[in-house]
Amino acid sequence: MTDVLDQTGLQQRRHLVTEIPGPRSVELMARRAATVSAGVGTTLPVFITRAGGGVLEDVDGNTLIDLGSGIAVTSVGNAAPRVVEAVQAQVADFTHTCFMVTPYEGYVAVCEALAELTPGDHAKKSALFNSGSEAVENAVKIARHATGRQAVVVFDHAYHGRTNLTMALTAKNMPYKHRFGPFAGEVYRVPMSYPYRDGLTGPDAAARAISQIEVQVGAGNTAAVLIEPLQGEGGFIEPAPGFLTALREWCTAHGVVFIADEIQSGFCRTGAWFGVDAEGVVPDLVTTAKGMAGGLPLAAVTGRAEIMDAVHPGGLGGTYGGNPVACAAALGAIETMRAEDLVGAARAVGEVMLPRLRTLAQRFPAIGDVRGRGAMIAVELVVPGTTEPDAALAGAVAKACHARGVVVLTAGSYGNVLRFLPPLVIGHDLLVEALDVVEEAFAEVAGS
Ligand SMILES: Cc1ncc(COP(=O)(O)O)c(CNCCCC(=O)O)c1O
Repeated sequence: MTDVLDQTGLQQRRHLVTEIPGPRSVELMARRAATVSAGVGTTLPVFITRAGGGVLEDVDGNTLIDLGSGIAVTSVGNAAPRVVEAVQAQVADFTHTCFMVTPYEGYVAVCEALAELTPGDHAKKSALFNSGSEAVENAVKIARHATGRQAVVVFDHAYHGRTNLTMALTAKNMPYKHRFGPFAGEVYRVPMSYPYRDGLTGPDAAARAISQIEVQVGAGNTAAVLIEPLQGEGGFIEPAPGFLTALREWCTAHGVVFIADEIQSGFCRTGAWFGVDAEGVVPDLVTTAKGMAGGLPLAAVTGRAEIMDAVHPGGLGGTYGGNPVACAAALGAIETMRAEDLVGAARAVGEVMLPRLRTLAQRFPAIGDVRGRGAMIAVELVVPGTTEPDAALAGAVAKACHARGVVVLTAGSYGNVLRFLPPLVIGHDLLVEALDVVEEAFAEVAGS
């Protein structure tokens, strides 16, 4: 087999020389246990030395196929040349000045790119932050300030972060919210469109949600409706067509800010620049992070200029928000997305994965649903013949994949979703090999 290398010269192959985890990783895990809070989880106790393309190399010399992208972050790869070059140049000039103290061009350039790339041809402005949670927090601040209203509407199965407000916005208790209350107020939850479980059309699911908002919150009290166009941690739930459109129309009719949380679904991940593009919905505000900066911590709120400018000067900020090195990384990552057509690459991933997983579902009746778009794909696992979630099976299949050197993640309110988030730069043969391993794992665990 010819040596396929990614741009950083890392061999694009799955190659195991020890059991997973290997001895060095086991040693490092012991050190980790002695010094890192037990509260910080670990999906796969394997310590990485290099990564790129579609692979991760560990301290024991194993090379694993990555179907997680660091939770939908390394879409352009873990060391994309344009990102590395931009970061090296910037970090050598200066690491930080605080944009609120003395600004720098990179921040402005990122905001210009966001204005161009995010949906809608209206005047847009942005504010940059460090994490997705911080971006969501600030999107809510901005919406409340602009409307003078307080209520924020979110959805079942939503995930928006781990800060106090974003925990209130997030649906699942364990592990995200348990014993961390009290949580911020004026947050109201309504049913999500979950076609596999509710069988509703988009408009009908939206009517159900809107009725609950109008009865329990009141349109005139509602500052914002906040939704992931394709829910991430909640289980890669793709709303039925028309759901987002109906919500958008309702928000427009009642002066409610429509916030699309594109932190996991944005930046080419779903086979479009943003998740809302599937329905042609134009949000008032968009939160972005993860894939935007190729692995550097950067997040943003981008939206209608009149809403973003409603906030008094100094009302938004933070010490590190829009760090210059992270901004340089983002410009390199966005250039990579454009130059390598990663929207098309994500679609190509979906065209490989979806048919293969649908065929797998015919072989394994525990696969209750196959869903997603582009390179944001998932299978929901249930007790065969029912829709009863089978979280144990999802965990067992993921573990079997890990043992075979393929990194997969679970998700879902019920923990029964196996999700696939490959880097958009993964090679075709490597992706096919990873799917072969997923099939082997199902055969081992679920019985062929
Ligand atoms: C839609 C959506 N909004 C907001 C966030 C929060 O982004 P941060 O950068 O993790 O704060 C996410 C982060 N999702 C992964 C969280 C992983 C974990 O913490 O266990 C998201 O997916």
